[in-house]
Amino acid sequence: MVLSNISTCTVEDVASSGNAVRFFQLYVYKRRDISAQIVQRAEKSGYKAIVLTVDAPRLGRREADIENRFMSSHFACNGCTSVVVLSTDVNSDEGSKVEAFVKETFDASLCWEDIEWLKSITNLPILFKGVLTHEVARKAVEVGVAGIVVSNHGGRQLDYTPTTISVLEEVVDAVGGKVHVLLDEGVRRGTDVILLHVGRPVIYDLAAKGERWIIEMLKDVFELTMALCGCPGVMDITRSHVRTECDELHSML
Ligand SMILES: Cc1cc2nc3c(=O)[nH]c(=O)nc-3n(C[C@H](O)[C@H](O)[C@H](O)COP(=O)(O)O)c2cc1C
Repeated sequence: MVLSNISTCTVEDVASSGNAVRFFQLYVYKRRDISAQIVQRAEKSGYKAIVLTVDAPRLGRREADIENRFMSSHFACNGCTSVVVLSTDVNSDEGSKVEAFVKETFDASLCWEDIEWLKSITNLPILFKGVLTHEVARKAVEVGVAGIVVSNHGGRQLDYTPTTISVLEEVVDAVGGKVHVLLDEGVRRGTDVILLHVGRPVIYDLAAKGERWIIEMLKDVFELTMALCGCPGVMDITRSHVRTECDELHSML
């Protein structure tokens, strides 16, 4: 389970809500003291890693949000992670209030050197979320992250970003087994599953049934897919079970 620091629940509420392994997803604020406070609360509450999102220095142009003048419920909630410590009185009568909030509060100047700062305020492993290229993956290993989440933010940040599955191999090759590589985006069926994070399916579960229906379906179909691919266990799944467009071109040569 990953909690975002613009969640509607407090770090502590989520920590006490069940037994899942929890990671804390961090957006770094211009007010570094506040970010440090949140990270330390996450560490104290038993989160196992900090997932630093690196693909959102600004919010992407979300046209529906602009048109609907989107205002997230966390702007009206007194218990959530950001409202506790940040003013949400953003100056925007038009467009998306979330976009205005992000522009006003997130630190768009975040850069590689800041990883040292993050390491200095936490003992938790740091994962980089939003990596899509081998260059960034290599640099992330160099600065000492524990893992990489190959993600395009569910396609919500920038049009024309590649699908994550199409760049997974390049990232895995670049890190050479030195750090963990996770993936999210577009996982909707058990046949899509290898090792990954899911975003929207969890929300669909909550909206449609309030239960673990989609997650169970992913698990069931994943097990079926393994059986049909002749893989008794997860460790039996190998690169050769996936055929990409590139492989098809190679086989034609
Ligand atoms: C409603 C919504 C809110 C999200 N909020 C965050 C967030 O606060 N921080 C973050 O790093 N990613 C956020 N994401 C992106 C997800 O973490 C994840 O990268 C993406 O949803 C994965 O794609 P999928 O939804 O196709 O599985 C959000 C996605 C959605 C749909």
